Amino acid sequence: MSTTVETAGSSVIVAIDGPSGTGKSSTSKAVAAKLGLSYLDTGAQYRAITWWMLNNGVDVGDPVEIAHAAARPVIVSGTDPTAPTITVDGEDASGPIRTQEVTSKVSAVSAVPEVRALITRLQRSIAADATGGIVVEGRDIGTTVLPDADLKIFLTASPEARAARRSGEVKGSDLAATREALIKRDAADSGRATSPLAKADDAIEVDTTELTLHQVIECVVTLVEEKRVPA
Ligand SMILES: Nc1ncnc2c1ncn2[C@@H]1O[C@H](COP(=O)(O)OP(=O)(O)O)[C@@H](O)[C@H]1O
Ligand SMILES: Nc1ccn([C@H]2C[C@H](O)[C@@H](COP(=O)(O)OP(=O)(O)O)O2)c(=O)n1
Repeated sequence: MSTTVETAGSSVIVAIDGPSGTGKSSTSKAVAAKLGLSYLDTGAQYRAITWWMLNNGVDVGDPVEIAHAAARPVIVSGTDPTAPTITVDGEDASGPIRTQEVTSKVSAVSAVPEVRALITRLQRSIAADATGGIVVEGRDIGTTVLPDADLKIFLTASPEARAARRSGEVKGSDLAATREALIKRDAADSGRATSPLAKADDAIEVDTTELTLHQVIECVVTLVEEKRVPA
């Protein structure tokens, strides 16, 4: 099966991967908005399917059950970077997919090959429909979903910086517990057999530990502009 997504004119396909808290979502949304590109949060799709399974009696400890149920929910992602949306069977899922329960189960659900095959197909079709170009963020975009992307970025940051950023988002959260949970999820996402979290060989690595979000956005905007194909 071909994995090439055709683009026309000055469109550009940007893949941004990396572990949690490195700034993928904030950077991708800002870069897409600034350059008039679409935006896709693939983590939100894995969270959405996990949320649906938890709500529909699927035992998320059982990969066989997960695989059987994988095709049942209809997941739709809106790709406007200024107002990204996600629905499951027509219901707005943007709030419930961020709960601690979903966060703690999403690595197990997203490790199941049938889930990845379905979501990967959906992601490729969204990218193919984004004729003006798109920024797609996740864990396996540069390696698996869009290996022919025009630009691949791999964001990193120290676990301490990532935990501080994440716990800054949740009032009263415990920094040490957040750090441990992040490290555990990184290990699960990097260690799974099917398209693990990994840097593509041709990705540009940006360590954001000592950078402000503004600096990261400016860095990626410059890299995209260099790659943009003239109309
Ligand atoms: N370079 C940075 N410096 C400080 N805070 C940042 C930086 N990048 C992102 N953040 C903040 O860290 C949190 C996590 O960022 P996010 O973009 O959601 O990361 P990811 O999508 O990689 O999990 C957000 O609150 C965001 O504003
Ligand atoms: N392309 C992707 C994106 C996310 N996932 C899985 C693995 C991640 O732990 C979860 C949640 O991703 P998400 O980007 O929402 O996580 P963070 O916001 O960075 O904490 O989904 C994946 O397997 N492949």
